[in-house]
Amino acid sequence: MSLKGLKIGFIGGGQMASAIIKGLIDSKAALPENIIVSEPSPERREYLKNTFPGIKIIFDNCALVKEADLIVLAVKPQIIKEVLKEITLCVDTSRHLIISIAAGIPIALLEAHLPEKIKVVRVMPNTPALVQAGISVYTGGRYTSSEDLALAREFLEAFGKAIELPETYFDAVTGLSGSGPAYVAAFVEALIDGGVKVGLPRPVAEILAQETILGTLKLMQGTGKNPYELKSMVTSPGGTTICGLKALEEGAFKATVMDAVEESANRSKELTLLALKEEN
Ligand SMILES: NC(=O)C1=CN([C@@H]2O[C@H](COP(=O)(O)OP(=O)(O)OC[C@H]3O[C@@H](n4cnc5c(N)ncnc54)[C@H](OP(=O)(O)O)[C@@H]3O)[C@@H](O)[C@H]2O)C=CC1
Ligand SMILES: O=C(O)[C@@H]1CCC=N1
Repeated sequence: MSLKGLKIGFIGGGQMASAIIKGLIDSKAALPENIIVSEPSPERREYLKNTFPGIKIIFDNCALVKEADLIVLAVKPQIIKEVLKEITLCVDTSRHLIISIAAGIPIALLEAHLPEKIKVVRVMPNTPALVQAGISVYTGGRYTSSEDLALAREFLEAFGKAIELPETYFDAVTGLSGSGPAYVAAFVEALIDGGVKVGLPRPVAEILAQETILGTLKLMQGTGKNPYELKSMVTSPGGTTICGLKALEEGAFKATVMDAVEESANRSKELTLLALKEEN
């Protein structure tokens, strides 16, 4: 089975769903007429209609399931069980592949709330999907075949890279690549403010900050050099960069970023515990 020609349904049309939809349409992996979104908010529905001409927008999760082949669960983890309860009678285990992107929601819980033998793939994507530069981690459930996993991978590769990993890594992945775009954006913002503080006009600081980050990543990928080597290339003895790096050390920059990843991963674990606690 291939993605082409399949109907792809999104339950929830928020930030992450629309980033994926944009990636799918721009990469031509899916035609707009093969995409359906179920979304309760009238304002959001209007936004989706204007942003993605040709896609179908409804608010009936069961009707969406009946129309779609591949179903993406893109609602908040806190309401996932409500949605599973709603769709369970409409799911056809021989036809549907369910992809859940909900943070902290384990495969076992998804399977327990859907009919026996349902094919489920858990994914942690990230927002650069919108420009086809996402990185997604995925793992299959008890009943997913290698063909189902290949289809899931084809879907994910339409908007970036994809790595298959055991589910035990998902909290850590959420802390790093799932939440990571927010940390990187915060770092870019800090660089811009730093530039403004030392006298640069804001638009100039913005372009310098963005190009510095883009250029450094291209340098890293283009040369295969590790972060330590790249740091050494910039840091002339007795020069300016070492003074900047000392300020980062004094502000516990690396420890703070490590804490950010850990706190996010901890929250992912907490979301799992909350979802499982309500089971009993
Ligand atoms: N944003 C990100 O970077 C990432 C998000 N995720 C995961 O993706 C999921 C969605 O996150 P995100 O897009 O940020 O959240 P959003 O709140 O932007 O999107 C969720 C959407 O679902 C809608 N919704 C609420 N109830 C229902 C319902 N019963 N049926 C259908 N749709 C409903 C919401 O409408 P309303 O606002 O009216 O409630 C909202 O538009 C989460 O589980 C999150 O963990 C995973 C990786 C990255
Ligand atoms: O903040 C969140 O919960 C979601 C999951 C990973 C990124 N955003």
